[in-house]
Amino acid sequence: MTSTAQKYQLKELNLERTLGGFGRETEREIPVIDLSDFTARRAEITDQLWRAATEVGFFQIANHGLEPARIRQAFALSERFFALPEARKQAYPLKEGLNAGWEFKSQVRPSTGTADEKESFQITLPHMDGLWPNQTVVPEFQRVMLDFEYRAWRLGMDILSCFADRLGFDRAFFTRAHDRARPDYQSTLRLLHYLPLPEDQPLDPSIWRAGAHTDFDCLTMVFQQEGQGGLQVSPGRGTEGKGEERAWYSVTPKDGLITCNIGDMLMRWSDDRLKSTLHRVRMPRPGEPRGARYSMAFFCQANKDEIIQGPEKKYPPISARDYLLQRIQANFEARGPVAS
Ligand SMILES: O=C(O)CCC(=O)C(=O)O
Ligand SMILES: [Fe+2]
Repeated sequence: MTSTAQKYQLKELNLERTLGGFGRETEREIPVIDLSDFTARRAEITDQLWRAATEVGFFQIANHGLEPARIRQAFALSERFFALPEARKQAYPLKEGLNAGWEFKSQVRPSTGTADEKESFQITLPHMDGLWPNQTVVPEFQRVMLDFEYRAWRLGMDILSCFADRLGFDRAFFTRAHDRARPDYQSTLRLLHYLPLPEDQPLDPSIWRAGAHTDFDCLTMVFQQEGQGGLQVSPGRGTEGKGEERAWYSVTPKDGLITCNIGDMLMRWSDDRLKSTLHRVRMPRPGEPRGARYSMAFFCQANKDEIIQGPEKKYPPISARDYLLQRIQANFEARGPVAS
């Protein structure tokens, strides 16, 4: 891919470029879906997931089986990693185009043209050679994160199996498409550290912890901590008002809940029936705590060789490799020009 025109040929990107404004705030509940007794309650859960994904695109899941102690442990190790001196973290640099390794303020969103106020460490299984801090640097980091990645994947596949049922694919369709054993696996666990805001730093409206974007995967599951809010969602993806007219509402983190959203890849794979929804993470406002914010996101992204096409064939087939490459290239400044 060489020309800018090629990089922005996907309509999702062109939409994002118009969405950096602050907008107006509104209130809206996002659905909370109880996953307890998953096997026995599958039909009911599928109904609720389908409704949330077709009407809102965002939902939170409760009683999902991922134990609070495991989530706390992963958060604690993530904090330990980010607390390392910068020179140490530089030993694990993000591998170009592969979503693996550490980056600091390098993600520029097409919607804002400014870098997100964050650093991240990304775990994508086939590309982790040389990127794991060892037992001396952050004890237990690799073991705990690999286990967490597996459990998040397992949960993601359960949710996707419900969508497969409804779309008319066989139940294991998306699990095969996100096969962890294959070298072209590209689902990612991303540890996120949004930087604290110094007391004397004035608010700059062009700076965001994460600028407005849609995710480009199938399904994202975000682990957040109570008291560390900031995630905002805007209904729809671009046709519902631009700039200051757009409505945004907050998602409040609550212990025990995992916030989930549909990404562009599943929207395309469902012939637009499941909605990928714009979202962003805002900066603390005057009077709000200015401390760091930590979250962890698991992105279910189909393996590179999978061909994405919905049951109704609304869009031409495209490999997951080609689809994601275009989106990643547009989002990381280091990889070439970004939209202004
Ligand atoms: O940190 C969050 O709450 C959301 C992160 C997010 O939207 C992303 O990494 O794509
Ligand atoms: Fe996101």
